[in-house]
Amino acid sequence: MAVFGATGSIGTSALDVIARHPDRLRVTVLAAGRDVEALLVLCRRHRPQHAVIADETRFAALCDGLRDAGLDTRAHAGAKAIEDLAGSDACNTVVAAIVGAAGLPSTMAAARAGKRLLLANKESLVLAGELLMAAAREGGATIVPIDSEHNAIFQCLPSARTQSSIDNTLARIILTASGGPFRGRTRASLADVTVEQAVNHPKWSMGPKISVDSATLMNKGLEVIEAHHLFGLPGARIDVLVHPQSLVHSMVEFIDGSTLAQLGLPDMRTALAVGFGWPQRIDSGVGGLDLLAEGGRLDFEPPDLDAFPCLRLAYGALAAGGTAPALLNAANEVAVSAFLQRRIGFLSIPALVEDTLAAIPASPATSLDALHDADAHARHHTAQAVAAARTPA
Ligand SMILES: NC(=O)C1=CN([C@@H]2O[C@H](COP(=O)(O)OP(=O)(O)OC[C@H]3O[C@@H](n4cnc5c(N)ncnc54)[C@H](OP(=O)(O)O)[C@@H]3O)[C@@H](O)[C@H]2O)C=CC1
Ligand SMILES: CC(=O)[C@@H](O)[C@H](O)COP(=O)(O)O
Ligand SMILES: [Mn+2]
Repeated sequence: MAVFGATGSIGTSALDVIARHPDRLRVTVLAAGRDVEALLVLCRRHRPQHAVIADETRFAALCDGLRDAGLDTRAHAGAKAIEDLAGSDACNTVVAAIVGAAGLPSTMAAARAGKRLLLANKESLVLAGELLMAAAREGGATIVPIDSEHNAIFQCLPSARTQSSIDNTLARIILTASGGPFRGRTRASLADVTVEQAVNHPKWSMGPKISVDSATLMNKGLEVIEAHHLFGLPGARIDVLVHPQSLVHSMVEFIDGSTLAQLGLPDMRTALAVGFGWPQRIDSGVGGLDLLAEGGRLDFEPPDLDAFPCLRLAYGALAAGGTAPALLNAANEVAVSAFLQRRIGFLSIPALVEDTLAAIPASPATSLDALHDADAHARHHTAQAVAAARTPA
């Protein structure tokens, strides 16, 4: 199996689950963005056939490190190498855990090549959901959603289905949201929050980008769009409920009034074990849920769209269709990156996304080229707005 984004939060959890099953799971490809040292640690532990570093300036360091470790792992560099390996015979399962739109080419290649695709990289579905789902259908790929909410829904649906076989017995999906570190705060009180506060998620240990997305509720907005593509429901039948305990990972309501939910401790190894083992259940290393030990209560409340307008913007982009979700995603990636670099404040994230959506009209998303153009246009527009916001008058 291939683990792309191996050095990140999801990648590390995936490798933990794989290591528990040496009899049935074997790492053949590992890929990271820039962190050669962390990638080399993983190569020494898992001895893959191939290791890829996306940043080509680090290729020599990867080669040197593999040689010094006495490994016969073949070194590669660049985004194209990851894409090529995703579609190659070097793997039959791909863990898509690169963060952001950078994950799209390898995810698409795995879908086209008919792999089992453990899809954590939600941005690729937001950016190119229709094309990605079509590629998976045509290529014969099995997509197992790894995002905890979508994995929960996958488990609750009859025969664990994604879009290809959804029938009309599904009434709606209820995505749960923790509410993030700023749950209960007013919009005005969020003006001066720090990066440290924003990435301090109350329940999940995750990478910085998704942690900020959780704090703005853009994460839930991206997940609404993700659910639309995976399960084939319109935005009007995908609801969001804030559930601060993060024990109910999402719910599915059927037309007969039944609601099914999946519960568990907030640890992504459960979702990953579902992905690796399905339709069998395998050990994930995560213990069972003791509801009394967890406080003995499950609370729910509506999301506050005034304090957290990103969720509203995402519903709007889904309704607008075409390239609008790609514009939303690109603007958000640039704005979150600027926030993490302390170039803009927290409230500038939704403001920049809204400004970009207002400035660039959505067009039909007929091809990957059209989506790439929209993505590039939105990144340029948002980056200019970031720069202008920092230019003294
Ligand atoms: N963490 C979680 O619990 C969850 C995450 N997800 C989704 O999973 C994805 C990964 O999230 P997470 O693990 O938290 O993120 P992290 O920031 O922890 O890890 C990101 C990984 O992507 C690699 N990477 C970054 N840029 C590139 C690039 N251009 N080319 C190749 N690799 C790259 C990084 O490599 P390097 O270390 O070298 O920089 C790292 O391995 C995201 O899409 C996120 O939304 C979904 C649900 C839950
Ligand atoms: C673990 C996972 O799936 C994350 O996407 C999580 O949902 C983030 O928590 P929020 O509910 O705060 O966005
Ligand atoms: Mn999630």
